Amino acid sequence: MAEVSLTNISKAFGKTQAVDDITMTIEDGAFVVLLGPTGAGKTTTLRLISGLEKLDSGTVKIGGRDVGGDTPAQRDVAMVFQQYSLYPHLTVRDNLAFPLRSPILKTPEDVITEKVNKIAEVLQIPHKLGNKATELSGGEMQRVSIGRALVRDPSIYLMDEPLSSLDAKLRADLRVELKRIHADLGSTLLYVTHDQIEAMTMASHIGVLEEGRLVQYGTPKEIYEDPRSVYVAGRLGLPRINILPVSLFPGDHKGTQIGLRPENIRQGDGIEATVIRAEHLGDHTRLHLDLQGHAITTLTDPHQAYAPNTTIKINPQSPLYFDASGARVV
Ligand SMILES: Nc1ncnc2c1ncn2[C@@H]1O[C@H](COP(=O)(O)OP(=O)(O)OP(=O)(O)O)[C@@H](O)[C@H]1O
Repeated sequence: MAEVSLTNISKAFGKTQAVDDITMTIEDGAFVVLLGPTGAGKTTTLRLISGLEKLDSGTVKIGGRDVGGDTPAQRDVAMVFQQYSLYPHLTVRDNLAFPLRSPILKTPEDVITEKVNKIAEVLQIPHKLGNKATELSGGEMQRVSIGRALVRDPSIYLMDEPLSSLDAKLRADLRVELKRIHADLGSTLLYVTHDQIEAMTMASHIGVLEEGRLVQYGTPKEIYEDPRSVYVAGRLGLPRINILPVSLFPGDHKGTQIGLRPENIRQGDGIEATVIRAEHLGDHTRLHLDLQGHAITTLTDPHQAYAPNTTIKINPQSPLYFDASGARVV
């Protein structure tokens, strides 16, 4: 496994600046998640590291070595894509063994069998090893795709939304498995997702991308509790952070906008808000409020009933302040 460092990397497609001057170090053994909405440049960043896309400028180093002139095979990265990419005419066993049979690796057959069996166990597909890839469900095919990366011992795993096509239960199981595999192998992993639960639970660090730029890099806790902008604050947290004019709240405040996480709105005293709707979700309730024409969402006691149009009092806790441009005011 190896450290990967990106220095001022950029890539444009015509007029679209897909990746814009990103500098970032993915430490040896780290599990780094790239977060950002569609079009933010996540996939392009992975493709630049793997060598599937050519840099316009900047440097990619893997294990301290500039890989700019290397082919994807020479870079020794294992990539898992959003859509499975299996050899349809091969069995699951042969699909999993394929990377190990590369002439460069020269892996002995008994080692291949052992590794394939182990990874099939992890991915809960040992009974499918004899099937052709075409005889699998979509979820099974994606597990084989992930397995094909995991049988290898590359410098870095690059994963592009590998769990997005799976159902919720399997996604949750594989989230735990990937985290465990990462801890066991001590592998370096760069992982793209839209799913903030994946980001929060698996990442050692999160890089937030906005229009091709890396706008914040930190631990999940830092990104959640100490976001640099409204944009970053909105990337983590469900329901999303409430962003409101600071003038709604009495007292001396900084900036022009206040950011309140749903769990940071206390009830009982403070300013009046009107209940719009309560969503009972079992272990908690989401309460939608109107505050002088602004919508607010907060979390509340699951046992309490809230009738629409009732007035309650709310009080902000641990507010975050932002200026008119959305930058954090410290
Ligand atoms: N081969 C290409 N040709 C032209 N434009 C491209 C190409 N690949 C990516 N782009 C553009 O570059 C920008 C970044 O795309 P990229 O796929 O990296 O985003 P992303 O963050 O991975 O998005 P998603 O979450 O939808 O996968 C987008 O505006 C996209 O349309």
